[in-house]
Formats: sequence, structure tokens, C-alpha cells
Amino acid sequence: MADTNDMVIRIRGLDNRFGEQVVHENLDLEVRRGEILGVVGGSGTGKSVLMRSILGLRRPDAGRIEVMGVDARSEDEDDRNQIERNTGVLFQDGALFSSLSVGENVQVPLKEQHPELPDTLRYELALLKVKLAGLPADAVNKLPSQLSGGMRKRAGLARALALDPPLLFLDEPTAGLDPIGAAAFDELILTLQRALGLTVFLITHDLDTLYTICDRVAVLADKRVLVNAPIEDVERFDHPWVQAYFHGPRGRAAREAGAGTMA
Ligand SMILES: Nc1ncnc2c1ncn2[C@@H]1O[C@H](COP(=O)(O)OP(=O)(O)OP(=O)(O)O)[C@@H](O)[C@H]1O
Repeated sequence: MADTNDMVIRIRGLDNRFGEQVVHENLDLEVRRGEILGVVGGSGTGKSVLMRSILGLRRPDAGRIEVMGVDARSEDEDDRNQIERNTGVLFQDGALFSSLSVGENVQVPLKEQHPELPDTLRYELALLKVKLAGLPADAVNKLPSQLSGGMRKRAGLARALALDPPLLFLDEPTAGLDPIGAAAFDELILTLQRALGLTVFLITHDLDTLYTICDRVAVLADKRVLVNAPIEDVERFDHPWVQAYFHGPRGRAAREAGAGTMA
């Protein structure tokens, strides 16, 4: 059992409802420092709602969420700032401002959190993050519409890393990428996670991502986290969705293709 101090996210008894619809009921989850946690589940099981609750973007109906010791439901400005500084997020659609260049997009969180920084230094920091995300330096002055889908994801990642957060949230980062682009993005996440010592909360449907870079996998089903364990244990979990997902044709292919080759 890991030391409880190693839990960077702790969720207990989480409920989320939309009117009559119950999305989460008494959900518990812990995320350990330095791990890449893959979060999977059928469509509509509440993966994005869970991520938004952790980030404090949605107020749950019940339960307790701590992000590096800070109550995610707190409305105290210092607490909100601390969570914002500790977390970087790559949303599913990249969520870049279309009228701002890539560099300006990356500077948005820097301006909010460090308004005292001179413009030139902010620009240099943005350029550094753009390169860190594997983009060529000239991407910094381009608009998001001038980039490919894969490059836009990298730009979103550069912005997520702007404040050097210890915790990175990725919502379906490889969705919409071709297999080669997806594998390259997986590799980038793993490289950055190792180099920067990040903890990564990664929502995905991509079995290859789970097998190649995730330390543990949490499965959402029946309104809660059904199992949170290394993938070899999750595969064996006796539940119809888990069995269909991991032992269907795609699951078999991903496993045979080289499970754990990168991680
Ligand atoms: N703002 C909202 N108002 C009403 N219902 C919502 C809202 N946000 C999410 N839901 C509902 O909550 C459920 C969970 O949504 P969520 O987006 O978290 O699913 P998901 O697991 O991320 O799905 P997918 O894999 O398809 O992206 C869905 O049924 C969705 O319709």
C-alpha cells in the first residue's frame, strides 16, 4: 500500500447528478504521485464530469475532493489559485482561443498568474513550452487554424504546461489523430511525465495508450470507479463492460501489439 501522502488526488463519496440523471454515486478514487492514470469507461459514464469536478469547474452534489491537499470545492481565492497553479489541462477539443496565436494562447495562464512578468520573458517562456510540446519554433506565431489537428493538440499541451504544474489532465488526447500521430503523442506524454515528474490523469478510449504508457487504469461503470489497478489486473476484472472492452478484437490487438513497450 502506498503512503497516503503519495495520493495527490483523493475523492471520497462523490455524487454528481443532472436533474433525475445520476452520473456518479458514492464514487471513490485516489491518484498517486508520479503515476499516469488512465481513466476509461463507456460513453456517458461521467469521465469528463469527474475531471471537471476535480478541477473545481463543477460543484458536485456530495463528496469530498482534495487536490494536493486543497479542497476542490473551496471558493476561497487562494485555494482556487493554488489548484489553478498545480494543474494543467488539455481539453478534448484543445480549447485554444482561435483569434490568438499559439504563443499568445500559451501566455494566457502566464498573464493571469504572473502579471508582473515582462512581455519578453513571457514570450520566451511560451516559446520554451511550444518546443517542449514538440512543435517547431515557428508555430509560436501561427493561429490555431493554421495548424494540423495533431499540432493543435501539442499547442494545447504547451498551454497546459505553461505554469509548470505538477498535475496534468488530458481529456482524450489521441482522439482524432492517425495511429502514427497518436503513438507519437503517447511517447511525448511519457517523456514529459518522466522528465518533469508529472502526475497524469488521462481520459481515453485508446487501448494502445492504456497498454503503452499508463501505470494504472481506473474503470468508470455503474456510477463509480469499479476498479483502479495495473492493467493486467483490470483485464481480469469480472464485469461485462471490462471483459467486452479488454477482450474484444481491439483489446486483443492492443495487448499483442506490444503491451508495455514504452512504459
Ligand atoms: N452540463 C450538463 N448538463 C446536463 N447533463 C450533463 C452535463 N454534462 C454532462 N452531462 C451528462 O452527464 C453524463 C456524463 O457525461 P460525460 O461528458 O462526463 O461523459 P464521458 O464519460 O466523458 O463520455 P464520452 O466518453 O462520450 O466523452 C452524460 O450523460 C451527459 O449527458
